[in-house]
Amino acid sequence: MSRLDRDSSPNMSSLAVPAPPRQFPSHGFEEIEPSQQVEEERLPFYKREDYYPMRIGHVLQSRYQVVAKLGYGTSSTVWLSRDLRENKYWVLKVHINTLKHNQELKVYRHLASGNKEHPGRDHVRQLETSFKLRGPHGEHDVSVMAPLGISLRTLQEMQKGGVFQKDLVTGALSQVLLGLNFLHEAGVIHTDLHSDNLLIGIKDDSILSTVEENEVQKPSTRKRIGDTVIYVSRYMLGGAGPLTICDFGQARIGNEQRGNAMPVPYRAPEVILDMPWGVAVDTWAVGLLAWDLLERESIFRIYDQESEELNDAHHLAAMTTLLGPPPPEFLKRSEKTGRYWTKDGQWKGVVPLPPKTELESLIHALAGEDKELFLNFVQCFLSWLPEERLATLQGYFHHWLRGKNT
Ligand SMILES: Nc1ncnc2c1ncn2[C@@H]1O[C@H](COP(=O)(O)OP(=O)(O)OP(=O)(O)O)[C@@H](O)[C@H]1O
Repeated sequence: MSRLDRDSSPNMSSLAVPAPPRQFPSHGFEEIEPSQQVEEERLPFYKREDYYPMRIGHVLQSRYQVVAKLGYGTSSTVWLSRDLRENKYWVLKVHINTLKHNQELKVYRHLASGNKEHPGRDHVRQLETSFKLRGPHGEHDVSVMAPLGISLRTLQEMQKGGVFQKDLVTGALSQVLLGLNFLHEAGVIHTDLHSDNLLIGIKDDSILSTVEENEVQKPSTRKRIGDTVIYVSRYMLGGAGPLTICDFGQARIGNEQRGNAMPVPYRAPEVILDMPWGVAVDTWAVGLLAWDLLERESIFRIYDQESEELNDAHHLAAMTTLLGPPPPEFLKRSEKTGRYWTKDGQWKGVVPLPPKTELESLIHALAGEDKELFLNFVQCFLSWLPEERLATLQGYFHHWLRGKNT
């Protein structure tokens, strides 16, 4: 191939000389009023100095040109970048500068030595590399990762009625269980499993250059505040590739853990009651995830925004009503259980028990045998005793996911 061919071909897998960075428009976009809060600014603990003031068009490491904003979180902003050396796209997760200890990077490094042949590996976000970026208020870790599409939560919000069809749910859960099996075998507990942290892989890479082109043709809406520009993120709809478990910021390494964890409505009973906990907190979350993908109303919710103590009491009362009283074996595992139940499992009345309800009566999405299998699937994950919950592979082979002939 002649040099001319090489320079004019955008699909070359490797370029010896980096491509020149592209100019992005400096006008022609909608500007949001400075008084209006946008994206990460709306997060409860947002501080502008913590986030790197990224600009579309910036080149990092003389290599990654930022071409669009894809998302944000409590600890990062996330950008699509074009690799000027390799002519491919990478996602840059730019962490806030106040992370004393970057748990997500620690977990990625630990997972790098995990089983390379495991089929669940494709369902867990991988780290390509990382580097540090100096900002005006400190240093930011940057994780370089393969681009993924929208989250399962965003896709769910796009569905009629806000819930998925059964086949999509069983397919999604199969992939999540394989991914979790890979994590658990590697000694990692995710602790933050919900549909926002499940991103849908991209099948068609052409979406990436389309996103870049769109940023040139119709630059994204933004807000200017001092020297910082806050952009509105773009969606990437690139077909249904593998469902991928993301966000290891709360993940733990090691099979026996203690202390608070998990998003409040997803908390497993052993976490609420200060017992030692392990991988089964993730499988508790699988039961709730399955429910939330199919049903409009969650099983558990936040009951009291003001008082953690009252919220815990309502949460445990709801569990008692739906699952029945906890077994004596469970009650023995923490002194805290004595606040809520007598030794033989009678509710003490800290807050009233909700009216007796069968989990089955709350299922509206399915009927007949499908409903029975789904109920059984959920109940196999929502048990008081963590060791009684289905492990990931047992869940993967459950009749509801694999059919009755397995
Ligand atoms: N590899 C990726 N490809 C495309 N978009 C991504 C990718 N990783 C993250 N995103 C987008 O960025 C958002 C934030 O990412 P992530 O959840 O990893 O950040 P975080 O700061 O750890 O968030 P949290 O508030 O959940 O702790 C995601 O919801 C998603 O929209």
